[in-house]
Amino acid sequence: MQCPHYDAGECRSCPLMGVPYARQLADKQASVLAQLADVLDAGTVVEEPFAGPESGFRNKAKLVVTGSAAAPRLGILDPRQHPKHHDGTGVDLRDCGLYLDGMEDVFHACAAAVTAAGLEPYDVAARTGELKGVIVTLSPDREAMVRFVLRSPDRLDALRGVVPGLLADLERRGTPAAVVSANLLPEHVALPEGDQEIVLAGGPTLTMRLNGIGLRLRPQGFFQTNTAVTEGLYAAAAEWVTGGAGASGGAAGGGGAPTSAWDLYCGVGGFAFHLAAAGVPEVWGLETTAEAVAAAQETAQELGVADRVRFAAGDATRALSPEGQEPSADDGDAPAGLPEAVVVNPPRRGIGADLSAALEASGIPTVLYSSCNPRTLAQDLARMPSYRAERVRVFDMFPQTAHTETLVLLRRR
Ligand SMILES: C[S@@+](CC[C@H](N)C(=O)[O-])C[C@H]1O[C@@H](n2cnc3c(N)ncnc32)[C@H](O)[C@@H]1O
Repeated sequence: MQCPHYDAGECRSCPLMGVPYARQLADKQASVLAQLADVLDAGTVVEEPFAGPESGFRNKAKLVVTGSAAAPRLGILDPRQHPKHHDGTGVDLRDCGLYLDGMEDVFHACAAAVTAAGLEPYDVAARTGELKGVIVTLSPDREAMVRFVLRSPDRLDALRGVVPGLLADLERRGTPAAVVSANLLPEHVALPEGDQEIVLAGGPTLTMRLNGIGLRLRPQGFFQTNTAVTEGLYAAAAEWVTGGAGASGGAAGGGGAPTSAWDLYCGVGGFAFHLAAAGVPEVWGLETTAEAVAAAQETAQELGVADRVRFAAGDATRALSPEGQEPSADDGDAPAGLPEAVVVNPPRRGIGADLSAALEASGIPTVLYSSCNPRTLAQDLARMPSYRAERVRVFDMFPQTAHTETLVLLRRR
């Protein structure tokens, strides 16, 4: 892949830009295997990396808005300036080649709405202006979620006034909006979004259809950014855990589908719903973000599986502790016993010492670990010597960068 912004030095987001893609994959595989060397053995099945397209794969954009209301720039702050003396000049990245086909159209519609509403971009140096960013997600069905990050509610009415025009524009471009919202970020901090979300049209969910399963996503819920590779990841997870048992259960792979599974750090339930579809009768997901839990529960209702695929808001690191997870309004029917399989898919910091130790002591036969950080993955696996790494596969979620997702199937020895 080649990129004019990278060549001009005005965007540094893709450090592997220009490195042949086959080489990127081989290097990532070697790096992951080196980092996991102490926790794999001669019998571990190491699969070839799973790759999707090397460009046009990102389903989500978090764009900083700079420039003016009349001529907004949607992209990033200019990285060529020193952070301490940055004057707030931005680089327009609407044509970034990482985004899915159709997203550039959504960005142009957003820019037109900014101009129509007269929303002045937030000036980082002067601390003036209202619009901090635009966050866009595009579903595989080419429906959009558009979120305007504002400093305050002061210009909310102006934004509200241009929403009908924005909806019509997006419809005309073939990327209709499922959700338009305003997110409030009053603090002067380098964060992409704040806590408060005000839905202005549609929603509150966007449906992300992966492998035929319509996962509901709300504005503040996490979703994997690479749709094609995520489909491969979820399909492999279901296949590995159930031994390819299929919807009717069965004893494939020697073990067959577990009778129950937990999806820890479940987000909107991607792993949970794929396990359920592959024949796991009872699945329970745990996640801290309430909006993600609410979206997962809507998906369960929509799919007619709410009696056997359930979710709660709480801290996954305490899911196996004697006192259990944080109580919440939704977890009245949290499962009583331990499951036969656990999926963990934590942020970069990993599952940490407490959850590793609790899994090690639990007696649970199968753990599937999906990690975006091989370093913390290796640390966590070293804390669980009772489990043997049976299969491992790199999923290249982040082409053009050194980042990668790694899936490891662990069976109790
Ligand atoms: C890498 S994402 C994975 C989400 C989901 N498994 C998926 O495939 O989209 C990690 C998720 O863990 C959640 N999270 C972070 N810390 C957590 C904790 N201590 N307990 C439960 N969930 C947590 C985040 O909100 C986020 O949704």
